[in-house]
Amino acid sequence: MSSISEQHSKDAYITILLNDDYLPGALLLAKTLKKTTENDVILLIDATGLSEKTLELVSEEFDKIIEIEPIISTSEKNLRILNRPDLFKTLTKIAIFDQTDYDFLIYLDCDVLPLKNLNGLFNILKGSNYDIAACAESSWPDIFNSGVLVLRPSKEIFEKLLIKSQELDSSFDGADQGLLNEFFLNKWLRLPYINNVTVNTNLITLENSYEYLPAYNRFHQDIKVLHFIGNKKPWFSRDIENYFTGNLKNFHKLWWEEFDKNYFGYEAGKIFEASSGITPPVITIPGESSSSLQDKYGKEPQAPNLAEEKLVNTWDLDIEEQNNEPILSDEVINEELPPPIFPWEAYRRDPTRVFTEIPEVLKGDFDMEQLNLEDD
Ligand SMILES: O=c1ccn([C@@H]2O[C@H](COP(=O)(O)OP(=O)(O)O[C@H]3O[C@H](CO)[C@@H](O)[C@H](O)[C@H]3O)[C@@H](O)[C@H]2O)c(=O)[nH]1
Ligand SMILES: [Mn+2]
Repeated sequence: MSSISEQHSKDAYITILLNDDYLPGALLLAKTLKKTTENDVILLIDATGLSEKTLELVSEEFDKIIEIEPIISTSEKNLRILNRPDLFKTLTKIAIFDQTDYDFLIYLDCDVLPLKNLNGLFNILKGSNYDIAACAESSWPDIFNSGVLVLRPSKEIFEKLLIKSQELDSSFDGADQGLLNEFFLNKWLRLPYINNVTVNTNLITLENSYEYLPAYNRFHQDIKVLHFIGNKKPWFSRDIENYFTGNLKNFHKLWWEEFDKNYFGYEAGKIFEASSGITPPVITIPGESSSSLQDKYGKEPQAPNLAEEKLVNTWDLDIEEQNNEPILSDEVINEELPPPIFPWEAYRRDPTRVFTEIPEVLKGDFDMEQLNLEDD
């Protein structure tokens, strides 16, 4: 006999995909979550924005796919101030509150990379009056970043958000973060920043923008979720040396390491074929010149230096023993495979660098003690 309070709540992870461009992010997110949770991993989609190929690929990975009506921004002016006109449909994210089959949801943007088990966050709102928990936006800590959310779905909240979203200039940034913050102003539970460490990919150089590098160095082992905010997403390019600047290169590399652990060869090719407008990864095959590669594949390699010596910087100092390896190993595997169509199919490599503490943490439970929650 079990009382109601003892009953298990129904919880799930959820993300949203609005077009093909974010497909690699969505797939890797699902793969990563599956390693740490038995809960459902749900995908909300705007089917009008997705190709058949994308639909096929996501249906293989997610437990449940829910089609929703896109909600278009009424604040084009504010989106322009944010410099992100591409976010005109992210208000659609409010549909997470409509998923009342679940007691609690952990919402994650497609551009996040979980590094540790997040299951403990399902309990964070239980017994509290809060309907939403999130991390402070690093550039304006009185509001939250909407890329990682813990929420209690509610028809009432969804209806209110929907009505609000239709008002002209309802969102101060033109997108979901502005709307949600206006709605939940001073009514959100603040989670420790390690649950949504934002890597701002819009930075031109580290010198002309503020990033608190000493804190990265001090706390990087505690990071549970990395979030690649801004209009450059890690999967848009495989050119680790040139696409991001400064220590962002390490985060970019980490995303690709995780991707390569999960997808390679033909499968990886299918993903980048489906995600429109994205430069597919290009790998230099040791011993072959760019021009011979070009003859072979009919394509100019765009990152011929990828196999060159790895830069070591502060991020790497404490794991140096794993590190002086080139990003790509020379090892050719599985020679029985059919001849490659794409350059990257020729190679499969083991990760050259891992966060050594992760496997242990992934096995264990989330430590609630460490959350150090405060009521705001
Ligand atoms: O073309 C797009 C754009 C967005 N998305 C989805 O919407 C999310 C949000 O967009 P994103 O590019 O990740 O925004 P950020 O660069 O992270 O910018 C910030 O601002 C956004 C708008 O307020 C919030 O949605 C984010 O959570 C917040 O971190 C993505 O992760 C995807 O899940 C798509 O599928 N396709
Ligand atoms: Mn994001």
